[in-house]
Amino acid sequence: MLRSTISSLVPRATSVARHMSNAAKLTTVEINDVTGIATLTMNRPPVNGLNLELLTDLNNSIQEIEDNKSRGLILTSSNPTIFSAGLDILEMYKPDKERLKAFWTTLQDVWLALYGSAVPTAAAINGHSPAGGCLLATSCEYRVMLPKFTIGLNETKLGIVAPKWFMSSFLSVLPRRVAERALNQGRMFTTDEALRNGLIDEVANSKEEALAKCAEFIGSFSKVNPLARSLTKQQLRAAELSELENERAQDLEKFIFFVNQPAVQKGLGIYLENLKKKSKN
Ligand SMILES: CCCCC/C=C\C/C=C\C=C\CC(=O)SCCNC(=O)CCNC(=O)[C@H](O)C(C)(C)COP(=O)(O)OP(=O)(O)OC[C@H]1O[C@@H](n2cnc3c(N)ncnc32)[C@H](O)[C@@H]1OP(=O)(O)O
Repeated sequence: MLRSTISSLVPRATSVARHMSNAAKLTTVEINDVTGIATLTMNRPPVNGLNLELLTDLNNSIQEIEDNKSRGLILTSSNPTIFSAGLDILEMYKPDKERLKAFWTTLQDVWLALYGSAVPTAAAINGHSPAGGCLLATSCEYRVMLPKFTIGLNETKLGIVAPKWFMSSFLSVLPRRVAERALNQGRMFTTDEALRNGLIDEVANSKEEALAKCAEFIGSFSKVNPLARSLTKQQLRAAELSELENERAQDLEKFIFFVNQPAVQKGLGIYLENLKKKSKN
């Protein structure tokens, strides 16, 4: 049933060994022959940490799906328990200056492409989805999540601040007072809590069911004129998109300044150390 499987092996050179997760592409795109819906799968073990390479592949895959005139995009993960662990903290901890710039710029590109995508988008959240993972999920139009996982913007727990456009995605889904409290608390919602609060739309008991529910959502537009639908979506999202587009350079500057603060570096170091300790126990 797959019209095409785009999963090329593109060799990559990078000078920083700790960022070299794989020489292969970190995303795959599969287009269903019958529905015309593209499934975009993140595949960067162990936790789909969003580093420069995964973000670059995500950006290229989204572009490819738009160019292919797919009927819709479903974002998911090849990991059975993690959708995405969010930004790869190693990109921000003791960072290389030029790489840090490319990393943030590519994250901005991914958000602009996904939040502003012309095609209907849905996330099959088949695992934990903190911070940047939640950003990706809330940039989609519909979310289906598997039970007993967590999702949320936990930045304050790391001693960092979610940028305005992270908040825009969150606010496009949650009521303002829920979003404000959750952001301030760095709250991670369980699947049940996420459903109760509207952070996700449905719960599914397996990845297959989640993908099917996402496809059903995308199919709900089958009788709607695609151009009218995409222009409507883009108008509704235009203010947030233009805000970042017009302030990309300042946003990058703020991020670089903030990340390089000694207190932020110290906090990230402690957070990483705790993660590593936890994974060894
Ligand atoms: C006003 C000015 C504003 C300007 C803007 C300024 C700043 C904004 C900046 C940043 C915004 C950042 C958003 C983010 O996304 S930060 C990342 C947040 N992510 C997390 O907190 C998740 C942390 N991870 C976990 O909770 C768990 O790992 C998880 C539940 C995802 C999975 O648990 P599991 O038990 O399966 O796996 P672990 O054993 O914990 O992990 C395996 C392995 O992976 C490493 N790791 C996990 N997450 C990350 C990560 N996000 N980055 C890097 N590395 C990660 C973990 O350390 C283990 O490594 P190892 O010990 O096996 O080497």
